[in-house]
Amino acid sequence: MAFAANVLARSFSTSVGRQAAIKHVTVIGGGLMGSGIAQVAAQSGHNVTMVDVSEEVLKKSQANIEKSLMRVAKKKFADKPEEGQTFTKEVLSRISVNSDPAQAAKSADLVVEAIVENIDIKQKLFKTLDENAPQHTIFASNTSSLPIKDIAKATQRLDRFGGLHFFNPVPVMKLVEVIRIPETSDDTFKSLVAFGQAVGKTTVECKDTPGFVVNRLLVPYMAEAIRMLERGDATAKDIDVAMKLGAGYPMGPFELSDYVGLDTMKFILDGWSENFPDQPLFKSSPLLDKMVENGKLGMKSGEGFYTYNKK
Ligand SMILES: C[C@H](O)CC(=O)SCCNC(=O)CCNC(=O)[C@H](O)C(C)(C)COP(=O)(O)OP(=O)(O)OC[C@H]1O[C@@H](n2cnc3c(N)ncnc32)[C@H](O)[C@@H]1OP(=O)(O)O
Ligand SMILES: NC(=O)c1ccc[n+]([C@@H]2O[C@H](COP(=O)([O-])OP(=O)(O)OC[C@H]3O[C@@H](n4cnc5c(N)ncnc54)[C@H](O)[C@@H]3O)[C@@H](O)[C@H]2O)c1
Repeated sequence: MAFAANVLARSFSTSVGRQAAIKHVTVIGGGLMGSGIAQVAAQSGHNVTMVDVSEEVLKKSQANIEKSLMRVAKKKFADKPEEGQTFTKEVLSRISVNSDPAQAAKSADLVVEAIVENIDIKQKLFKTLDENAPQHTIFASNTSSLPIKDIAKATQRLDRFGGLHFFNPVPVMKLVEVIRIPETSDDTFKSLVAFGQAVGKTTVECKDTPGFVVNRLLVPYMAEAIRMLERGDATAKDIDVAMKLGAGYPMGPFELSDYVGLDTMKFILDGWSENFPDQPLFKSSPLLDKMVENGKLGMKSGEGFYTYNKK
């Protein structure tokens, strides 16, 4: 049965054309990750449509992208500030915004989804996208923790579906994990790898396992740090200092949790705990649950384990 589906998927992929060039990218979700993905895609010459349900988020994202581009330009054109300004303007002009995913899918060669980490919401979105995107359009999810196969099953294009997992902050972090499900065609996989490289990242191939490579190691470490704090073994500040100076990490686990978003951390751990109840490494914690319940989501809300100036 699985073999037959695979053969069908491959022949279909061949019939709609081999490894079509990706020129227009639609990014769904204009939050932390979506805005970063939109930025690097536009920086590397792609035309980009960034979609969010919230007009307010889209405005904020555009402003954040501009700020980030100015940081890039300052380095790239250190001796030629006017060229830096032109670069920033040109990149921004390649990004348009939209609040209707169905409409934005119509012009896409590739859709990268970076919305909230919730399987029902992602499936609902992909069903709509599938009904509206052209045949050749490839779909990818930036999910941190959900199985790509579960998201993909909302669509009729399993052969043109995969995972593209970027890291925060996207303009700086050099890795993209490329995830394939058994039905992902070779052409689709190659196109996803080529896109990851075109936006300037190093790619690694991952199986569709919980957390792929990075998060399978990183998230249990961050969760254990929170449990360490709960046990009263050390303060958040001291744990952060210890991991930065003792293990050479650029951020401690609490700084990083605030940076990733405590809601995202909780979505990841809750999902894994539900699917793997016997795995102690995947347990959420009462402290994390309470902070999220009280709207302490980390840097994005102005408060998490630390407090921040709200932008
Ligand atoms: C959970 C998910 O599924 C997966 C994840 O994403 S897990 C999270 C992965 N991310 C990490 O682990 C991040 C760890 N932290 C870091 O690497 C660093 O602390 C950091 C890059 C965020 C900031 O670095 P730091 O040296 O403290 O700050 P800063 O000096 O402001 O920035 C370093 C450089 O990056 C640039 N930079 C930082 N943020 C930027 C942004 N948003 N846009 C453009 N450039 C940026 C700065 O301009 C600077 O460039 P320079 O060194 O050439 O001058
Ligand atoms: N935060 C991280 O460090 C990180 C890193 C890698 C991957 N991820 C993954 O990327 C995805 C997005 O995470 P984030 O941190 O950018 O979250 P975020 O909360 O910053 O942004 C999510 C955005 O999606 C929008 N949204 C929600 N439902 C939508 C819909 N149906 N259509 C269009 N927009 C919708 C929200 O308005 C919000 O702006 C998640 O799957 C997350 O697990 C996060």
